[in-house]
Amino acid sequence: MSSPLILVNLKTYKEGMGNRAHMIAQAAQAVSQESGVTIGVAPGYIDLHPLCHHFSIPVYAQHVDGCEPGANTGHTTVEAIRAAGAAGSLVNHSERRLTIADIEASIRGLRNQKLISVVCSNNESTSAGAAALAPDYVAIEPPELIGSGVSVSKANPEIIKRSIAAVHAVNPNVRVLTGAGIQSGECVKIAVDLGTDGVLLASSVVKSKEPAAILRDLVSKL
Ligand SMILES: O=C(CO)COP(=O)(O)O
Repeated sequence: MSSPLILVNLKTYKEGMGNRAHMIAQAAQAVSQESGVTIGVAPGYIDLHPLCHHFSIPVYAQHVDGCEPGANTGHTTVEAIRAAGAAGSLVNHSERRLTIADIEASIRGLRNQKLISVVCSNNESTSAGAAALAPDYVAIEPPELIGSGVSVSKANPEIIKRSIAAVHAVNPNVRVLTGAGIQSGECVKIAVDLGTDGVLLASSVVKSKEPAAILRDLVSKL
């Protein structure tokens, strides 16, 4: 298995924009360098280019539209996030749900531009459906646990196991992340021991007064 990915979604938290986005990315870069664990961040669009410019960690968009460059208004194309320096994008996050046709178009666009697709899902059936579209990652996040402070690793390890099996039954090349309530090295270790390739998380890092300390704890048992 390749090294696990810790991906921090900054969402639209006020603690995750502007100077705070820089501070969190700085912490992620420092902890990644110390530990050798890949830590990425997914800021809002406004912070995407500055973070890509200033830091060497992978920076992801939180959403990308599958439309071609041209006469679209209020859309963000794969070409635009690539030009900004993004490594890839979340697709179909629980807070930014898409149709299956939209998901397919975004994955295809990302693949064509050699960017990484992380498709979010809410249960094992949608995880299997997402795997059929051959993204790089499927990220299973039970919506009821998102932002709850209750970790999916501890509250619902069975959904992680079932989702990994469902994804790999469809496409064994798709890597699996899990998320919702992830907050400690123990949560990350449980997720990785269950067979995931890493975690997707937000509030525990973004809302912390000391993001570097939380990040150090997150990687401490890997
Ligand atoms: O939605 C999430 C990451 O994309 C999970 O959020 P929390 O880590 O705040 O539960």
